[in-house]
Amino acid sequence: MKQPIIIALDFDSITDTKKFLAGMGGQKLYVKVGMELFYKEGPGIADMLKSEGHHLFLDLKLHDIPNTVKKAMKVLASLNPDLLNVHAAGGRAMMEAALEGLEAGTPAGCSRPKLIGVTQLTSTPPDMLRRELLIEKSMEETVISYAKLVRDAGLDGVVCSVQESRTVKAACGPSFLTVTPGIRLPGDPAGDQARTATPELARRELADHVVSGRSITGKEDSLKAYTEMLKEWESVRI
Ligand SMILES: O=c1ccn([C@@H]2O[C@H](COP(=O)(O)O)[C@@H](O)[C@H]2O)c(=O)[nH]1
Repeated sequence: MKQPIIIALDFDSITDTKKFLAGMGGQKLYVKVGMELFYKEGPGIADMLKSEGHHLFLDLKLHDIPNTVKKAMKVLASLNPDLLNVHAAGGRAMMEAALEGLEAGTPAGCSRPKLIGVTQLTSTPPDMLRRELLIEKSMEETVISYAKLVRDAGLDGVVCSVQESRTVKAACGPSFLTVTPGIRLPGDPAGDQARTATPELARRELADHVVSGRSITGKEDSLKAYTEMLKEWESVRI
């Protein structure tokens, strides 16, 4: 069964990660390893999670010259993740190179991991585009423009906020993935996120996956928070 909720394992050690997983009732989860945990623990963390049967999103957001990204992707592919990403701002040549590296590094007999492009971080408020990044277009236009570039480079989808998910689907097609971070249960603090949404809204806006960290991992009872998120998601029929 498709697992819609990706849990961000933003811990700084394998010990804390194991403690968290032990409290999740032995379920096979869809988890995300980002820079904090990967830089601390290295590739071994991927091996551990995959060997325990979890789905793995390696959220390392590569952004460099095409040759470097291609070679890095080839290495990451050998870790057998299910999903990886790059920054779409790296451009089409970089994204095509990433895909080539991923294809070259995928072990024989395994299917290529999905590759998605980050459009605009969910921590970016709309007014920051013009104020800091000198982008004159609206957030929606900017995200759609990046999404089309990602699609044209041959990638499988994007990271965007729930607010842009439906428009991305309309522009790039229903099978083009939208993976949406910034997910909060009602009443939870946004923290540094600017474009947030509940799992229910994400489902209504046609997101394929939601990514949530603190709204689950920051709770006393993480299993309860995760179950609430799933319930919210499943309450929407589309
Ligand atoms: O645009 C993006 C891309 C990635 N993220 C990552 O998702 C989680 C969100 O954590 P929360 O605790 O739920 O805010 C985190 O690992 C980010 O690196 C994102 O938030 N926005």
